[in-house]
Amino acid sequence: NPNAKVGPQVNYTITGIDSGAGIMSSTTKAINTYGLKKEKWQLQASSTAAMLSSLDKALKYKQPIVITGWTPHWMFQKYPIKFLKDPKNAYGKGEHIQTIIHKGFEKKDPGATKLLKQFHWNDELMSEVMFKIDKGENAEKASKEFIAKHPELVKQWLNGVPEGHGQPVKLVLVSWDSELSSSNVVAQLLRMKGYKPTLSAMEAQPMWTSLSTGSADASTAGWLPTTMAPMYKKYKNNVEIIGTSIDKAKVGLAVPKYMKNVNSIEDLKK
Ligand SMILES: C[SH](C)CC(=O)O
Repeated sequence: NPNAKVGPQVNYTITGIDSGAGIMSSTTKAINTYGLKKEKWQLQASSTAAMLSSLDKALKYKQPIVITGWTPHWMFQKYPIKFLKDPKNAYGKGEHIQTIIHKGFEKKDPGATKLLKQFHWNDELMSEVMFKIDKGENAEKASKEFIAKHPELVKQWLNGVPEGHGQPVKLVLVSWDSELSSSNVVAQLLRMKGYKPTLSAMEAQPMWTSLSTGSADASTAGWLPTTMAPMYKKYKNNVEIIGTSIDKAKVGLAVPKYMKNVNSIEDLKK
């Protein structure tokens, strides 16, 4: 019944992703900021895959659901869902995806750092890789195909980057499709210049810890200034933001479009 109260229809539950993700701390903040706590709204942690399969099922049976959503991601192309307005900016005014290195890395490897600084693209270009990954294609293969298709971009990205002579570059990421895309393209670009990149996928918290201790060199998974603010604040003395790979990203809550009366986070209280 589209006019009934939203809360009871979804058991006052927001379907989230892995508990360490920044979107989860932003959602906890939103539950407080919008007074949803009073009505016992809760955030269910699971994984990106589990959230997407719950979304898929809800849409199949035209059921109501509230999920943690973000772009760039293929969910907004694949599914008829919409972001809820966030008038109190609990999720920030608009995010970027930034490239982070361990504080000492630029000194150790200025060449690889120059490549990382020059890596910049947009939602549309990332989606060429992300959609193939969603269809089950190997991320490295999809990255090689992207690079073969965009020689002009590759020329910009590699402009002035010195040969790597087998220098190792330890990249870390969280396995969101956006980061699988950017990390594999960056790894391929590094290989083209003779560096030896490794990719380690992990939860958001250990990703930041490894960048701060130097057990990792770099990551293209810095969802900032709001989403990963708690982690950046904790480790900012040992890490450095050296660039932005995606200028326009968006993080928030999303619902199926058939939930016609739910267009703002405020509407969850109706
Ligand atoms: C899943 S992306 C919004 C990044 C994050 O939540 O930390």
